[in-house]
Amino acid sequence: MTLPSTTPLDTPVVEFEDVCRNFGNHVALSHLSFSVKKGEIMGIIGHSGAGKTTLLRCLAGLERPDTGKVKIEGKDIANLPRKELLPLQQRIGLVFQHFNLISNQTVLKNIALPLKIAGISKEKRLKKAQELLNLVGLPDKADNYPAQLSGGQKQRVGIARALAADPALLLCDEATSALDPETTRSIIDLLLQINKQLNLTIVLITHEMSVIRLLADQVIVLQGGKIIEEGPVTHVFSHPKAETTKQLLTEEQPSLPQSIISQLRDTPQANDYGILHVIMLGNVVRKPLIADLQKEYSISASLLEGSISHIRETPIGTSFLAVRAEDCDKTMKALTLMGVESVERVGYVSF
Ligand SMILES: Nc1ncnc2c1ncn2[C@@H]1O[C@H](COP(=O)(O)OP(=O)(O)OP(=O)(O)O)[C@@H](O)[C@H]1O
Repeated sequence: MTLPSTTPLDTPVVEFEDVCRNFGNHVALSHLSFSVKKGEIMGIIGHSGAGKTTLLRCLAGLERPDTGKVKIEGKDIANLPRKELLPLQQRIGLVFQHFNLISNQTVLKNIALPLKIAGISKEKRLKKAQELLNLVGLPDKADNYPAQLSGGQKQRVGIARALAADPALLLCDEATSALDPETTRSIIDLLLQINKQLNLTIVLITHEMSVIRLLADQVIVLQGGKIIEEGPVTHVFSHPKAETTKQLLTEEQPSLPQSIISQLRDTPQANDYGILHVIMLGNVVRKPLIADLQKEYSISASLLEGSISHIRETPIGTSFLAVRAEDCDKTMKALTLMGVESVERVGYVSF
């Protein structure tokens, strides 16, 4: 069931325009403006109390902002009477942290429920529900009840149900937070597959940077109801500016051992080593940088700490190198010429 849409093709699926929401004296959302294009996956992250749930509730039409506009496919849902809101809410599929399945209904009936509410005939809605069950990789679970499924399988059913009314937008509220790491990964892969296959726009809120890293194209970091950082995930993760973003990222990036951090000084003493923090993106990650520094610049560098992770398909390498203090400037220039994303002097230590 696809509702007719007269929206121009380039209209963003979601637009927040100067949205504010207060609870008494408490500011939950403050002058939020952002947009999400068709087919994009937007991740919204922030510590507890940052405003993520309020933002999601405004986006789902469950909460009205005090001021500002919340547009879905160009139509402002923030100021609509309830009757006119309902058809627009059907353009949004919701995926919940705790699945919210109806326990005394079969999997097939759970998935078909939004279509029943929309008045679709039994035959049509059960056929569509089975197609969706196939799409989420559970073709033979139609007659099972939710209690007979694992957490990951329940979330697959939750996703299938959210897709039942052919939504323009899938809203995921901490969709993987109740799952173990392996199941989280399989749900992320499913969401990526659905995004590609259906060109479906997805907005997800989470407190896990690892989910944003694997799933999102764009990220918004919220704090105190304000956007403190935003942009493509590759850029924000490799050049975090706000303290909160750096903090959220440290959970999953390597840092120097405490024994070195406690010794760091700003100016070098005789025989000190300089510590450099190097970030590499894409193919540069695979270059033998330490060997090349030695061969081409006669610089001896030691690797103190390092790791490679991925932002979608893009590898991102983070490492801490030690070089003789007098070689620091030369090493930084050489690494820049070799194409690293950024190199920063952290301080000096003696070994
Ligand atoms: N109905 C409400 N009444 C009063 N204050 C509220 C209400 N809903 C949210 N708040 C406040 O608004 C702020 C933002 O809350 P919100 O739930 O949106 O944050 P969050 O980022 O989703 O947090 P969490 O990750 O803990 O769920 C918080 O300080 C919260 O206490």
